[in-house]
Amino acid sequence: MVLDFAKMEGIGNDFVLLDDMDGALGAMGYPALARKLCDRRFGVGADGIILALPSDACDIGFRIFNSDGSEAEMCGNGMRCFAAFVNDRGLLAGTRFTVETKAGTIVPEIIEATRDGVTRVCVDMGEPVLSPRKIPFDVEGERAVSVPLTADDREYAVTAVSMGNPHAVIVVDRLTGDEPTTFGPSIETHPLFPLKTNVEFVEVVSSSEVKMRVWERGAGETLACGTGACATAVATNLLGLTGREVKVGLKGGDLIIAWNESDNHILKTGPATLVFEGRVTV
Ligand SMILES: N[C@H](CCC[C@H](N)C(=O)O)C(=O)O
Repeated sequence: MVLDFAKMEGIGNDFVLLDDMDGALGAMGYPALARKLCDRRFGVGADGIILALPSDACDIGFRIFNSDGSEAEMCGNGMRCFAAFVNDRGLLAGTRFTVETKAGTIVPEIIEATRDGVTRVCVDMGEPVLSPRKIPFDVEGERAVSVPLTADDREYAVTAVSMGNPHAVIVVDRLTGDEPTTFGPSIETHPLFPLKTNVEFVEVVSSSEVKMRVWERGAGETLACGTGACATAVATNLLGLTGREVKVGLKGGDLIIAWNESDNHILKTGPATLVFEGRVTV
């Protein structure tokens, strides 16, 4: 089968986007398709694949599969790319729409579409989930703020937040940049996270700015993680280190995260860029 795709990136977190509104690709098995298309030697190369699907509950449906084939509930950088893809392909009219995801209804709005293929998108990411039981993170209590966790004989202070997908946020004095690959894998697969977890290492610059490096569940170190940036902003606020609006500096670029006091929703604003369009045989 020859597939028509768009290769897109959101501050360096890259994805293959596919229109599966007719459901033809589902029959192939999305996990195997993700592993094949994400391979940077034998495929297109990406951190994940994202599918546009029909939805009864929302204007359109969204599924994301990591490069290892595992499915995630949501993807923040991917949602910006998805909004631009849906708009470019004319799958929906308008610049603000509701998207059905495994993390619930997400609402992206296109702020500006420039001529050089860059689209600026603001996404209402919904509410953060702090209950360990719902993250899931197998510890007691209503919230998991600075919880001791030992992995590979090292102890960490983990603040866990879900944006539909799980995140373990760890504040360090100063980022060396090696943290994700050195410490990420053993935390990602720690038994206290029964569905595994994304892992964020954070250096606080000021009460309105942090730096973050990420080891992603199912994808390894990536240049950026949108849901991780949201989880980071929530975690550093809960720790009393930042306010409710934070610039999160990632390897691939910056995201502006606002955690609204009025409705508890998180707004994430950033770019989505079309790198190229193509056809691939699978
Ligand atoms: N690896 C993540 C999914 C992609 C999330 C990330 N790329 C983002 O921008 O939010 C997980 O398994 O939960």
